[in-house]
Amino acid sequence: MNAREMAGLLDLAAPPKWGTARVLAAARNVEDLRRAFLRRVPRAVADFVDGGAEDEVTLRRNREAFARVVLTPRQFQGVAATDLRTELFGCPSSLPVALAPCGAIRVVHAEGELAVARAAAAAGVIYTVPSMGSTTLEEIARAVPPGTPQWFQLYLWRDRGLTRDLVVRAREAGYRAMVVTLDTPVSGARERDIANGMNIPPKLTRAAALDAARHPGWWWRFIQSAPPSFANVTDRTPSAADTTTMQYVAEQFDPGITWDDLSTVLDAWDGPVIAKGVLCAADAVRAVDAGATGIIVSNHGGRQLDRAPATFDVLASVLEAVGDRAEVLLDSGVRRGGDVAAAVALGARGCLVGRPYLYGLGAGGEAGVARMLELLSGELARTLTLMGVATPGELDASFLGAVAEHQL
Ligand SMILES: Cc1cc2nc3c(=O)[nH]c(=O)nc-3n(C[C@H](O)[C@H](O)[C@H](O)COP(=O)(O)O)c2cc1C
Ligand SMILES: CC(C)CC(=O)C(=O)O
Repeated sequence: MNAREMAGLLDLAAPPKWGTARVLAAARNVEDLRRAFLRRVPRAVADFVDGGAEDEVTLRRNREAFARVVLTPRQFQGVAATDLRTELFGCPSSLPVALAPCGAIRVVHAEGELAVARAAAAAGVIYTVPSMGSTTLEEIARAVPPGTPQWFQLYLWRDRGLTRDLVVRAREAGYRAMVVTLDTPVSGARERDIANGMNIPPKLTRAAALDAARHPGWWWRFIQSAPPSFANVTDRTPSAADTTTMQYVAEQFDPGITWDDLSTVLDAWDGPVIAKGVLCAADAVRAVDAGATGIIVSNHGGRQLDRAPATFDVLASVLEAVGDRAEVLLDSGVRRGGDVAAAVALGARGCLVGRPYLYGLGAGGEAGVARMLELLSGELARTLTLMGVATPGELDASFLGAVAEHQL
């Protein structure tokens, strides 16, 4: 028995965990939801979500960049009420935040994408549905009231026919914008996943059986539902025992991809195309020249190229390069309302969050995602009030101060 398995047995003697509703209500912030998530999901799932590539330098850098931000308030502005509503690519949103595409999330909670879609719709927030989802794009579209805006995320797979099919399916299902991920010519090396032998669906090993005692809720839901797979492409997923689903998916990424390949999407799609994974001015211009009307400054949450820059650090140069040719959003490391305020003050239209809603999902399913959005929106409203503005649109770079060199 190794140390991790021993820890699993010892945990049997631990006092019962609080009920989900109390845990969610007691969460003061995203980090509290993260702690609850870590207690409730198996270690391999926690690492799959929380981990980054290689030494996780970029993963840490994203938070460090936000920690350096200085917000300078204006006092006595008479902000009796705030209004966080905005529009993102023509879609109404109750706050300048959308949910980033995260694949295979029925490993986090059996209700996976459906729980996320419902919570987002109820909160008036846009959900970006992943092409590598563990629920089909059609089921997710049907899970929300008619007219609810949702976006679809696309990988330009090696198999261009499959890629084009997904675009057509997304169009027919009523998705409002196409988010094309640029930063995945190959998968980043998530070394935690390699150490854990992470696969989709997870393998039932001896360690997994021991883990069931520690996370009974997760395992109970897991055995009662169909094992998570990449639902949009199941008919193409090999059944051969020697190829894991993760390997199969990794093989679909195409390192030979170029900007010309964006035409695969543009030919079959009339709505906004948003390029996700831009990290420098030159690529922002290239994406707009290739037909994108939106940019997401993203390093994939530190999961792809380790040592890539923090997104907040490159936001200003991207904004300057595209001017008013494209709407710019940012993700990677956004955890607080103050992070959103900082990005918007610099000129971003809004932010996306990935892990924060997965923490909520793992901690409490749909109610956990709803709680995350409530916390983030409450923080943003309080931050705006403290800064002396009633709406995100009133923020500009004059609210951002500089940190003295000796303090860094
Ligand atoms: C578990 C997980 C799965 C992800 N899957 C995808 C994906 O399928 N497609 C994609 O473009 N980005 C994917 N991402 C990246 C997110 O869209 C987003 O860029 C990132 O999570 C933002 O950083 P944050 O988690 O710090 O908020 C994934 C992220 C996580 C944590
Ligand atoms: C479905 C997963 C392999 C996606 C993922 O982990 C990612 O894109 O970061």
